[in-house]
Amino acid sequence: MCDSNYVIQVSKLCKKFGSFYANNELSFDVKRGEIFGFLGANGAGKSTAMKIISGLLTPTSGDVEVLGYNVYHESEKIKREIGYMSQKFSLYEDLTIWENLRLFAGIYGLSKSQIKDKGEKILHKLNLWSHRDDLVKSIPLGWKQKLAFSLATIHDPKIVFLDEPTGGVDPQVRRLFWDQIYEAQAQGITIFVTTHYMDEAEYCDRICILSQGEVVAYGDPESLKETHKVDSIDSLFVLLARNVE
Ligand SMILES: Nc1ncnc2c1ncn2[C@@H]1O[C@H](COP(=O)(O)OP(=O)(O)OP(=O)(O)O)[C@@H](O)[C@H]1O
Repeated sequence: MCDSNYVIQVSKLCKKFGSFYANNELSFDVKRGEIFGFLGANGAGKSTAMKIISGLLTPTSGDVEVLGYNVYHESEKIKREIGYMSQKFSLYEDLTIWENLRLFAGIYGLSKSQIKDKGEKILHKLNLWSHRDDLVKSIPLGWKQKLAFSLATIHDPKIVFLDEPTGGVDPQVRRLFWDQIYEAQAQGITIFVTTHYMDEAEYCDRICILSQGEVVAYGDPESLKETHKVDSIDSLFVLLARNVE
């Protein structure tokens, strides 16, 4: 199944909790270097699939390969080559900015001197150097998000998984966050992002929309809009939601 143009290949993925299918025969691929958006309403099955792909949860059935590794037997290898950021869990609020940086960089396997060099560079770039001893709980959400993203990519992963990374911030801050995502893409990192914000779907190279555990749309935003004769991904989402009611 392995094709080097694709960093994620998912075929007929199923995940059952008891008799309930959280993921039902999902099939999609993610190309090397693209920004891939994973969309769906609450409970559609996004986090379950994302956990499986990042090696945290075992599928019930189906084939899933990430960077050529099989999720059933090689999840440890997958975890070493990816980064992960979630809106719900990303930074320790009771630690300072620098302590968070040291902790995450250490977990991702950077040496002391790499942490010092890269850490200083990142904090200067984010304009957070003078705030390095501030507790994370005291800084604005927008700063936390940009710091969390930088930490999720501090080890130059091949893929970064972003689970609702921009939740709760205003459109201007979200836009700035997307600049960071584009920068990571330009460095060759593949981005896999879940979001509830339909305008963000338009920033992705390709998207996959889930509904009730199944893929209901998959492709690049422009082609999907053309095929379904809608003028935005938001309208497409409403249309698809209506079809499954
Ligand atoms: N460990 C579990 N045990 C039982 N049911 C679960 C478990 N994890 C998820 N589910 C169920 O599977 C379904 C899909 O959940 P999932 O978290 O993947 O959805 P989601 O699209 O990520 O939603 P959200 O945007 O709210 O995070 C939901 O109905 C959820 O209740």
